[in-house]
Amino acid sequence: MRTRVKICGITRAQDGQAAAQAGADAIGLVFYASSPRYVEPQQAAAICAALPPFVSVVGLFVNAPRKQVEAVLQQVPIDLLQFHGNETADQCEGFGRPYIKAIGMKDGVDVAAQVQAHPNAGGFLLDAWQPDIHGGGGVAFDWTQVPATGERPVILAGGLAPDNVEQAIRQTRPWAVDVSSGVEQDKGIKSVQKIEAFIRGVVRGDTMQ
Ligand SMILES: O=C(O)c1ccccc1N[C@@H]1O[C@H](COP(=O)(O)O)[C@@H](O)[C@H]1O
Repeated sequence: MRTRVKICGITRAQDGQAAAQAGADAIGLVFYASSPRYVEPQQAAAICAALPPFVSVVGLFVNAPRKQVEAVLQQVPIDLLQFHGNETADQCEGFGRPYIKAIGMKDGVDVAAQVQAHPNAGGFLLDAWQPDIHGGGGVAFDWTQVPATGERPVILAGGLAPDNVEQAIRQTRPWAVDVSSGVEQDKGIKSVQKIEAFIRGVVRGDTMQ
């Protein structure tokens, strides 16, 4: 099975196009105002309009008020919601859209409990837990902690980059990988070369040895 790729934190139409050209399956748009990758809904809609067909758009929220999510959904053609805070299943399910739930990986985290708490999540994005920020920090966690989640898809994230994604995939065999800062040239600005190198790393990771 081929590992899917999401390039997160797209803020410019040309970066979304570059991700699609390089072979990304999805792009992520960050609607969390404290992030350097925050996009206004109007700009997000322009990014989506410039994408070719068959590239999914993921909208990322962190403990957002319901009204904010609703307002974004009215303006931006989002395929999948990503909840990266402490949202409950009821909150996540309340928009009638498919969603994935992020889990902050740290010592003692009860992944099984969180998986159980979100029976209708389409997958679980495992990201390094950090005390001060909710994600996008370029920090990897210990991949030996990636649990067996049965049939529930795992999206591996946190500190992935062109030079470690091959090993990450070989070691954890996730459904998908998600990267943000590891393919940037500047905060919020993607590097075409790094995106291409990242996807080459994914392809190598998928190659049987
Ligand atoms: O990208 C952000 O700024 C962000 C802000 C708040 C929550 C999540 C965020 N991004 C997600 O974090 C992972 C890991 O990022 P990185 O690759 O370590 O920089 C990323 O895949 C996004 O889904």
